[in-house]
Amino acid sequence: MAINVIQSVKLEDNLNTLVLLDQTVLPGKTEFLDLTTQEEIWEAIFELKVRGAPAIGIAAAYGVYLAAKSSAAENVDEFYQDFKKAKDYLATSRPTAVNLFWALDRMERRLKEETERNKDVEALKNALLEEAHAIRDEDEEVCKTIGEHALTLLKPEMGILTHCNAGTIATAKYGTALAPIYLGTEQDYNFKVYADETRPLLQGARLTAWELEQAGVDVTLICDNMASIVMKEGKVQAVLVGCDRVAQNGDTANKIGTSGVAILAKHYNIPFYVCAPLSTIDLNCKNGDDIEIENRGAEEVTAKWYSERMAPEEVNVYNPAFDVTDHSLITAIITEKGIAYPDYQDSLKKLFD
Ligand SMILES: CSC[C@H]1O[C@H](OP(=O)(O)O)[C@H](O)[C@@H]1O
Repeated sequence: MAINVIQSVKLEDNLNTLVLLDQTVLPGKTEFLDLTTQEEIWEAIFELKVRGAPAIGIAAAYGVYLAAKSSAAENVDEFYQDFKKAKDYLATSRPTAVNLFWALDRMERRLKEETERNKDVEALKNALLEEAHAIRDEDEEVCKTIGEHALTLLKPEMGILTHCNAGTIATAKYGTALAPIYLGTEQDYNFKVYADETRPLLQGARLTAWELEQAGVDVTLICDNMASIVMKEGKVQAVLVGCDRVAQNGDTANKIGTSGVAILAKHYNIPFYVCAPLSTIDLNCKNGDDIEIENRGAEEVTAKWYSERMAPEEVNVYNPAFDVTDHSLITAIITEKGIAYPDYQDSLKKLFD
């Protein structure tokens, strides 16, 4: 049964509009945003209207293309200045997911390579469009391959816990941590998925539960503080999570709460797998201490998710959007190039050979 998954980031056929699935109104509403300017795309990334490391990279690639396309520059130097201004601006939208910077840097490399060959501004614009499409198309293939590698570690009927949303809407298609769930469902693995709601923004409750329900997967929503009991009761045989940045020693930044899940998995002797496209592995980061953790606004914690306020208006709030799971807690890091096991200092580097 082929899974029918929604596309969360798409450049419209007119090539002037980036169409984004607005992830802040799911699951109640399925709405799409038509964005044309770098400012609109910056805001969509910052406000998590488009979210998930790979999806952020794809949106930024199309965003910098659209900005460059609107440039009135008549020579390559002016055009490059316009491109660089947009690239540097989009790079300020969120700090943790390395895919944002990986995608923007890749777009700049393509522009420089193309400029070596061609000084025609229109041709350079077309080269940027080509590269943005390639980033998106490759991500779909990468996610599917991650799913195939991950599936070799799983068995039919397994209970799987996941945290946040590393699903199809966080990528070009399939997702990373949810890719094996989708592929397994197509092969009747009949997984039982436990989705952490993932406070404060509830990506698990609002997005993962929604995605998997749509795909006919057996998904059970739990509060974050229930992860221990489902593990203790033997309901979970594996944990699968995504990532936003993996350091060269395997320390992994992912949605806040992930490190707690990893500690629980270690305690209950349950394998903890990180699903990581190579585009999310940052060998420039020695370890987790080198990863900038985004801090977000108080209202995300105190906001009205119900009819009444969640907490006193003026209460002090600490709202780190991510945390770092120590490499010692990670059983394996599953990539499109294969599965990396400790010692990650060596195994991750080998994936790039
Ligand atoms: C394949 S998505 C990876 C990662 O991105 C999410 O963060 P956010 O929702 O803030 O963009 C989450 O950490 C996912 O695991």
